[in-house]
Amino acid sequence: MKSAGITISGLTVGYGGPPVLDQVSLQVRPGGTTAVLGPSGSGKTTLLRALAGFVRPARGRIEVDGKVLTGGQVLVAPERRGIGYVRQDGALFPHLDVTGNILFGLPRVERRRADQVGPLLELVGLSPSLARRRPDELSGGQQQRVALARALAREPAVVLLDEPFSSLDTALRAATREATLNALTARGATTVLVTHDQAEALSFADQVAVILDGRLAQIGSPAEVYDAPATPEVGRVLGDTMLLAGRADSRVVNCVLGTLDLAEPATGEVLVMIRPEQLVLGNPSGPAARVMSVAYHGPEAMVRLGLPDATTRLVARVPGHHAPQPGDTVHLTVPAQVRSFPKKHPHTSPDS
Ligand SMILES: Nc1ncnc2c1ncn2[C@@H]1O[C@H](COP(=O)(O)OP(=O)(O)OP(=O)(O)O)[C@@H](O)[C@H]1O
Repeated sequence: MKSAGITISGLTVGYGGPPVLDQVSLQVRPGGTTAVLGPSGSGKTTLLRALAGFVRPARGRIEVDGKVLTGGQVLVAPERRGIGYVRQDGALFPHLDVTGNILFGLPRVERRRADQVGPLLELVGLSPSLARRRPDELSGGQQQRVALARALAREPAVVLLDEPFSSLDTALRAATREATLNALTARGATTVLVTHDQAEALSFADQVAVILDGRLAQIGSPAEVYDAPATPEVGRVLGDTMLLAGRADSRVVNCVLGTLDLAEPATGEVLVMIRPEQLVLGNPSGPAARVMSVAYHGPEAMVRLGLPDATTRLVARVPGHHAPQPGDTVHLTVPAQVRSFPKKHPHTSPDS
Protein backbone atom coordinates (compact mmCIF):
# COMPACT_ATOMS: atom_id res chain seq x y z
CA MET A 1 0.00 0.00 0.00
CA LYS A 2 1.23 3.46 -0.85
CA SER A 3 1.31 6.05 1.92
CA ALA A 4 -0.55 9.26 1.24
CA GLY A 5 -0.40 12.63 2.96
CA ILE A 6 -3.56 14.54 3.83
CA THR A 7 -3.90 18.31 3.46
CA ILE A 8 -7.01 20.00 4.79
CA SER A 9 -7.34 23.75 4.15
CA GLY A 10 -9.96 26.14 5.46
CA LEU A 11 -12.52 23.39 5.98
CA THR A 12 -15.87 24.77 7.07
CA VAL A 13 -18.83 22.44 7.57
CA GLY A 14 -22.36 23.13 8.79
CA TYR A 15 -25.50 21.07 8.92
CA GLY A 16 -27.74 23.92 7.82
CA GLY A 17 -27.00 26.06 10.90
CA PRO A 18 -23.83 27.77 12.12
CA PRO A 19 -20.60 25.99 11.19
CA VAL A 20 -19.68 23.02 13.37
CA LEU A 21 -16.22 23.06 11.79
CA ASP A 22 -14.81 26.49 11.12
CA GLN A 23 -11.78 27.13 8.89
CA VAL A 24 -9.91 24.00 9.94
CA SER A 25 -6.53 23.53 8.27
CA LEU A 26 -4.13 20.70 9.06
CA GLN A 27 -1.76 18.26 7.47
CA VAL A 28 -1.02 14.61 8.12
CA ARG A 29 2.27 13.32 6.74
CA PRO A 30 2.24 10.17 4.59
CA GLY A 31 2.11 7.16 6.90
CA GLY A 32 1.57 9.46 9.89
CA THR A 33 -0.89 8.99 12.71
CA THR A 34 -2.90 11.97 13.89
CA ALA A 35 -5.26 11.87 16.86
CA VAL A 36 -8.12 14.36 16.92
CA LEU A 37 -9.06 15.23 20.47
CA GLY A 38 -11.77 17.51 21.74
CA PRO A 39 -14.85 17.69 23.95
CA SER A 40 -18.13 16.12 22.92
CA GLY A 41 -19.75 18.07 20.10
CA SER A 42 -16.58 19.92 19.12
CA GLY A 43 -16.74 18.59 15.55
CA LYS A 44 -14.36 15.60 15.55
CA THR A 45 -16.67 13.15 13.82
CA THR A 46 -17.70 15.83 11.36
CA LEU A 47 -14.04 16.19 10.37
CA LEU A 48 -13.83 12.45 9.67
CA ARG A 49 -17.12 12.50 7.78
CA ALA A 50 -15.85 15.33 5.60
CA LEU A 51 -12.63 13.41 4.94
CA ALA A 52 -14.60 10.28 4.06
CA GLY A 53 -16.87 12.28 1.74
CA PHE A 54 -20.09 11.77 3.71
CA VAL A 55 -20.76 15.50 4.10
CA ARG A 56 -20.31 18.34 1.66
CA PRO A 57 -18.35 21.16 3.30
CA ALA A 58 -19.53 24.74 2.87
CA ARG A 59 -15.95 25.78 2.13
CA GLY A 60 -12.45 24.42 2.08
CA ARG A 61 -10.38 21.79 0.42
CA ILE A 62 -9.27 18.25 1.17
CA GLU A 63 -6.37 16.70 -0.70
CA VAL A 64 -5.02 13.19 -0.32
CA ASP A 65 -1.72 12.36 -1.95
CA GLY A 66 -1.90 15.66 -3.83
CA LYS A 67 -5.30 14.80 -5.35
CA VAL A 68 -8.25 17.06 -4.59
CA LEU A 69 -11.09 15.02 -3.09
CA THR A 70 -13.15 17.98 -1.90
CA GLY A 71 -12.84 21.57 -3.09
CA GLY A 72 -14.58 23.99 -5.42
CA GLN A 73 -16.92 21.91 -7.55
CA VAL A 74 -15.10 18.68 -6.74
CA LEU A 75 -16.67 16.16 -4.33
CA VAL A 76 -15.28 12.69 -4.94
CA ALA A 77 -17.74 9.96 -3.87
CA PRO A 78 -16.87 8.13 -0.62
CA GLU A 79 -16.24 4.77 -2.35
CA ARG A 80 -13.79 6.38 -4.76
CA ARG A 81 -11.62 8.08 -2.14
CA GLY A 82 -9.43 5.14 -1.15
CA ILE A 83 -10.28 5.86 2.48
CA GLY A 84 -11.20 3.22 5.06
CA TYR A 85 -13.55 4.19 7.89
CA VAL A 86 -13.84 2.21 11.14
CA ARG A 87 -16.68 3.34 13.37
CA GLN A 88 -17.07 3.08 17.11
CA ASP A 89 -19.45 0.12 16.93
CA GLY A 90 -17.48 -1.71 14.25
CA ALA A 91 -20.76 -2.07 12.34
CA LEU A 92 -20.22 -5.68 11.26
CA PHE A 93 -23.00 -7.45 9.36
CA PRO A 94 -24.53 -9.84 11.93
CA HIS A 95 -25.62 -12.41 9.34
CA LEU A 96 -22.19 -12.74 7.73
CA ASP A 97 -19.23 -14.60 9.20
CA VAL A 98 -15.82 -12.98 9.65
CA THR A 99 -14.75 -13.88 6.12
CA GLY A 100 -17.99 -12.57 4.65
CA ASN A 101 -17.64 -9.33 6.57
CA ILE A 102 -14.04 -8.78 5.51
CA LEU A 103 -14.68 -9.52 1.85
CA PHE A 104 -18.01 -7.66 1.69
CA GLY A 105 -18.05 -4.94 -0.91
CA LEU A 106 -14.79 -5.98 -2.54
CA PRO A 107 -14.86 -6.41 -6.30
CA ARG A 108 -16.14 -9.87 -7.27
CA VAL A 109 -12.76 -11.07 -8.50
CA GLU A 110 -11.05 -10.14 -5.24
CA ARG A 111 -13.90 -11.57 -3.19
CA ARG A 112 -13.09 -15.06 -4.44
CA ARG A 113 -9.68 -14.70 -2.89
CA ALA A 114 -10.75 -15.86 0.54
CA ASP A 115 -7.09 -16.79 1.14
CA GLN A 116 -6.35 -13.15 1.88
CA VAL A 117 -8.55 -13.31 4.98
CA GLY A 118 -6.09 -15.35 7.11
CA PRO A 119 -3.16 -12.94 6.65
CA LEU A 120 -5.46 -9.97 7.29
CA LEU A 121 -6.68 -11.51 10.54
CA GLU A 122 -3.10 -12.14 11.60
CA LEU A 123 -2.22 -8.56 10.72
CA VAL A 124 -4.80 -7.27 13.21
CA GLY A 125 -3.70 -9.76 15.85
CA LEU A 126 -6.49 -12.35 15.42
CA SER A 127 -6.25 -16.08 14.85
CA PRO A 128 -7.25 -17.18 11.32
CA SER A 129 -9.28 -19.90 13.04
CA LEU A 130 -11.94 -17.23 13.69
CA ALA A 131 -12.65 -16.84 9.97
CA ARG A 132 -15.96 -18.74 10.06
CA ARG A 133 -17.33 -17.23 13.26
CA ARG A 134 -20.19 -14.82 13.22
CA PRO A 135 -19.95 -11.44 14.99
CA ASP A 136 -22.08 -12.60 17.94
CA GLU A 137 -19.48 -15.34 18.56
CA LEU A 138 -16.70 -12.75 18.98
CA SER A 139 -15.71 -10.48 21.87
CA GLY A 140 -16.02 -6.72 21.45
CA GLY A 141 -12.28 -6.37 20.87
CA GLN A 142 -12.31 -9.15 18.27
CA GLN A 143 -15.21 -7.47 16.48
CA GLN A 144 -13.30 -4.19 16.38
CA ARG A 145 -10.28 -5.94 14.91
CA VAL A 146 -12.46 -7.60 12.26
CA ALA A 147 -13.83 -4.15 11.41
CA LEU A 148 -10.26 -2.93 11.02
CA ALA A 149 -9.35 -5.97 8.87
CA ARG A 150 -12.37 -5.19 6.69
CA ALA A 151 -11.20 -1.61 6.25
CA LEU A 152 -7.66 -2.77 5.44
CA ALA A 153 -8.87 -5.39 2.90
CA ARG A 154 -9.46 -2.61 0.42
CA GLU A 155 -5.89 -1.44 0.89
CA PRO A 156 -6.85 2.15 1.62
CA ALA A 157 -4.05 4.68 1.74
CA VAL A 158 -5.91 6.48 4.54
CA VAL A 159 -7.70 4.91 7.49
CA LEU A 160 -10.11 6.90 9.67
CA LEU A 161 -10.87 5.54 13.13
CA ASP A 162 -13.83 7.04 14.99
CA GLU A 163 -13.48 6.14 18.67
CA PRO A 164 -12.97 2.50 17.73
CA PHE A 165 -11.83 1.41 21.17
CA SER A 166 -14.25 3.31 23.39
CA SER A 167 -16.63 0.41 24.03
CA LEU A 168 -13.84 -1.92 25.17
CA ASP A 169 -12.69 -2.49 28.72
CA THR A 170 -9.29 -1.19 29.79
CA ALA A 171 -7.15 -4.27 29.13
CA LEU A 172 -8.83 -5.15 25.84
CA ARG A 173 -8.66 -1.56 24.80
CA ALA A 174 -4.90 -1.35 25.23
CA ALA A 175 -4.35 -4.66 23.40
CA THR A 176 -6.70 -3.76 20.54
CA ARG A 177 -5.13 -0.32 20.23
CA GLU A 178 -1.67 -1.81 19.98
CA ALA A 179 -2.75 -4.43 17.44
CA THR A 180 -4.44 -1.72 15.41
CA LEU A 181 -1.42 0.55 15.47
CA ASN A 182 0.86 -2.33 14.48
CA ALA A 183 -1.43 -3.33 11.60
CA LEU A 184 -1.67 0.24 10.32
CA THR A 185 2.06 0.80 10.58
CA ALA A 186 2.77 -2.50 8.81
CA ARG A 187 0.54 -1.32 5.95
CA GLY A 188 1.98 2.19 5.89
CA ALA A 189 -1.54 3.61 6.17
CA THR A 190 -2.00 7.26 7.01
CA THR A 191 -4.31 7.31 10.01
CA VAL A 192 -6.65 9.79 11.64
CA LEU A 193 -8.05 8.69 15.00
CA VAL A 194 -10.89 10.49 16.75
CA THR A 195 -10.95 9.98 20.48
CA HIS A 196 -12.15 11.44 23.76
CA ASP A 197 -9.38 9.67 25.59
CA GLN A 198 -6.33 11.83 26.30
CA ALA A 199 -4.02 8.92 27.07
CA GLU A 200 -5.10 7.18 23.89
CA ALA A 201 -4.40 10.25 21.78
CA LEU A 202 -1.02 10.85 23.39
CA SER A 203 0.14 7.24 23.11
CA PHE A 204 -1.31 6.33 19.70
CA ALA A 205 -0.43 9.30 17.56
CA ASP A 206 2.67 11.12 16.36
CA GLN A 207 0.56 14.28 16.04
CA VAL A 208 -2.36 15.50 18.14
CA ALA A 209 -4.96 17.97 16.83
CA VAL A 210 -7.12 19.62 19.48
CA ILE A 211 -10.52 20.86 18.31
CA LEU A 212 -12.53 23.26 20.44
CA ASP A 213 -15.90 24.55 19.29
CA GLY A 214 -15.24 23.59 15.70
CA ARG A 215 -11.88 25.30 15.49
CA LEU A 216 -8.41 23.83 15.45
CA ALA A 217 -7.06 25.11 18.75
CA GLN A 218 -3.61 23.50 18.50
CA ILE A 219 -1.73 20.85 16.56
CA GLY A 220 1.62 19.37 17.48
CA SER A 221 3.46 16.37 18.82
CA PRO A 222 1.91 14.69 21.88
CA ALA A 223 4.61 16.20 24.12
CA GLU A 224 4.10 19.68 22.64
CA VAL A 225 0.36 19.80 23.18
CA TYR A 226 0.60 18.24 26.64
CA ASP A 227 3.55 20.22 27.98
CA ALA A 228 3.03 23.48 26.11
CA PRO A 229 -0.69 23.95 25.46
CA ALA A 230 -1.50 27.13 23.57
CA THR A 231 -4.30 28.05 25.97
CA PRO A 232 -5.62 26.84 29.33
CA GLU A 233 -8.55 25.28 27.46
CA VAL A 234 -6.22 23.12 25.35
CA GLY A 235 -4.34 22.19 28.52
CA ARG A 236 -7.57 20.97 30.07
CA VAL A 237 -8.48 18.83 27.03
CA LEU A 238 -5.15 17.02 27.38
CA GLY A 239 -5.45 16.27 31.09
CA ASP A 240 -6.22 17.62 34.55
CA THR A 241 -4.94 21.14 35.17
CA MET A 242 -4.98 23.69 37.95
CA LEU A 243 -4.71 27.41 37.31
CA LEU A 244 -3.25 29.65 39.99
CA ALA A 245 -3.00 33.42 39.98
CA GLY A 246 0.64 34.55 39.90
CA ARG A 247 3.01 37.39 39.12
CA ALA A 248 5.68 36.55 36.59
CA ASP A 249 9.09 38.12 36.37
CA SER A 250 10.99 36.75 33.40
CA ARG A 251 11.83 33.09 34.16
CA VAL A 252 10.09 32.83 37.53
CA VAL A 253 6.58 33.27 38.84
CA ASN A 254 5.38 33.92 42.37
CA CYS A 255 2.17 32.25 43.40
CA VAL A 256 0.60 30.62 46.44
CA LEU A 257 3.06 27.73 46.01
CA GLY A 258 6.09 30.02 46.25
CA THR A 259 8.51 30.96 43.49
CA LEU A 260 8.31 28.53 40.57
CA ASP A 261 10.43 28.28 37.43
CA LEU A 262 8.75 29.14 34.15
CA ALA A 263 9.28 27.14 30.96
CA GLU A 264 8.79 30.34 28.91
CA PRO A 265 9.52 33.83 30.19
CA ALA A 266 6.56 36.05 31.09
CA THR A 267 5.89 39.28 32.98
CA GLY A 268 3.05 40.65 35.08
CA GLU A 269 -0.20 39.04 36.15
CA VAL A 270 -0.53 35.51 34.84
CA LEU A 271 -2.30 32.23 35.39
CA VAL A 272 0.10 29.46 36.26
CA MET A 273 -0.85 26.02 34.94
CA ILE A 274 0.05 23.08 37.12
CA ARG A 275 -0.69 19.45 36.37
CA PRO A 276 -1.40 17.10 39.30
CA GLU A 277 1.78 15.09 38.68
CA GLN A 278 3.88 18.27 38.98
CA LEU A 279 2.92 18.70 42.63
CA VAL A 280 5.41 16.86 44.81
CA LEU A 281 4.52 16.07 48.43
CA GLY A 282 7.05 15.81 51.21
CA ASN A 283 9.73 18.45 50.73
CA PRO A 284 9.49 20.57 53.93
CA SER A 285 10.71 23.70 52.11
CA GLY A 286 7.29 24.05 50.40
CA PRO A 287 4.05 25.46 51.81
CA ALA A 288 1.95 23.22 54.03
CA ALA A 289 -1.37 21.82 52.89
CA ARG A 290 -3.99 19.65 54.49
CA VAL A 291 -5.09 16.40 52.83
CA MET A 292 -8.84 16.66 52.30
CA SER A 293 -9.39 13.30 50.59
CA VAL A 294 -7.53 10.57 48.75
CA ALA A 295 -8.84 8.65 45.73
CA TYR A 296 -6.79 5.48 45.45
CA HIS A 297 -6.47 3.99 41.94
CA GLY A 298 -3.86 1.28 42.51
CA PRO A 299 -0.70 2.49 40.75
CA GLU A 300 -1.56 6.10 41.59
CA ALA A 301 -3.67 8.12 43.97
CA MET A 302 -5.30 11.52 43.50
CA VAL A 303 -4.82 13.59 46.65
CA ARG A 304 -7.13 16.58 47.20
CA LEU A 305 -5.39 19.29 49.18
CA GLY A 306 -6.43 22.51 50.86
CA LEU A 307 -4.03 25.40 51.51
CA PRO A 308 -4.22 27.50 54.68
CA ASP A 309 -5.73 30.42 52.71
CA ALA A 310 -8.92 28.29 52.74
CA THR A 311 -9.66 29.06 49.10
CA THR A 312 -6.95 27.28 47.12
CA ARG A 313 -7.80 23.66 46.39
CA LEU A 314 -5.23 21.50 44.63
CA VAL A 315 -4.98 17.93 43.40
CA ALA A 316 -1.74 15.94 43.41
CA ARG A 317 -1.17 12.68 41.54
CA VAL A 318 1.16 10.50 43.58
CA PRO A 319 2.24 6.85 43.45
CA GLY A 320 -0.49 4.74 45.09
CA HIS A 321 1.85 3.32 47.71
CA HIS A 322 2.95 6.86 48.70
CA ALA A 323 -0.51 8.25 49.30
CA PRO A 324 -0.97 10.19 52.55
CA GLN A 325 -4.07 9.88 54.73
CA PRO A 326 -6.96 12.36 54.87
CA GLY A 327 -6.25 14.87 57.63
CA ASP A 328 -2.46 14.66 57.20
CA THR A 329 -0.43 17.83 56.74
CA VAL A 330 1.93 17.65 53.78
CA HIS A 331 4.35 20.09 52.16
CA LEU A 332 4.08 20.93 48.48
CA THR A 333 6.77 21.78 45.96
CA VAL A 334 6.78 22.07 42.18
CA PRO A 335 10.26 21.11 40.94
CA ALA A 336 9.18 21.12 37.26
CA GLN A 337 9.11 24.18 35.06
CA VAL A 338 5.55 25.41 34.71
CA ARG A 339 3.61 27.22 31.98
CA SER A 340 1.80 30.49 32.37
CA PHE A 341 -0.92 32.26 30.41
CA PRO A 342 -1.90 35.90 30.32
CA LYS A 343 -4.46 36.47 33.04
CA LYS A 344 -8.01 36.84 31.78
CA HIS A 345 -10.13 35.74 34.70
CA PRO A 346 -9.46 34.89 38.34
CA HIS A 347 -9.45 31.16 38.95
CA THR A 348 -7.84 29.41 41.84
CA SER A 349 -9.56 26.03 41.98
CA PRO A 350 -8.68 22.73 40.34
CA ASP A 351 -10.94 22.27 37.35
CA SER A 352 -10.51 18.54 37.20
N1 LIG B 1 -26.32 15.21 10.94
C1 LIG B 1 -26.28 16.28 11.74
N2 LIG B 1 -27.21 17.25 11.65
C2 LIG B 1 -27.17 18.36 12.43
N3 LIG B 1 -26.22 18.60 13.34
C3 LIG B 1 -25.27 17.67 13.49
C4 LIG B 1 -25.25 16.47 12.70
N4 LIG B 1 -24.16 15.74 13.08
C5 LIG B 1 -23.55 16.45 14.05
N5 LIG B 1 -24.21 17.60 14.30
C6 LIG B 1 -23.82 18.64 15.28
O1 LIG B 1 -22.52 19.08 14.95
C7 LIG B 1 -21.74 19.31 16.12
C8 LIG B 1 -20.47 18.49 16.03
O2 LIG B 1 -20.81 17.11 16.05
P1 LIG B 1 -19.70 15.97 15.94
O3 LIG B 1 -20.42 14.66 15.95
O4 LIG B 1 -18.82 16.25 14.80
O5 LIG B 1 -18.92 16.20 17.31
P2 LIG B 1 -17.88 15.25 18.05
O6 LIG B 1 -16.77 16.13 18.49
O7 LIG B 1 -17.55 14.08 17.19
O8 LIG B 1 -18.76 14.80 19.29
P3 LIG B 1 -18.72 13.42 20.12
O9 LIG B 1 -17.37 13.38 20.74
O10 LIG B 1 -19.83 13.59 21.10
O11 LIG B 1 -18.97 12.31 19.14
C9 LIG B 1 -22.63 18.97 17.29
O12 LIG B 1 -23.17 20.14 17.80
C10 LIG B 1 -23.71 18.09 16.68
O13 LIG B 1 -24.91 18.23 17.38
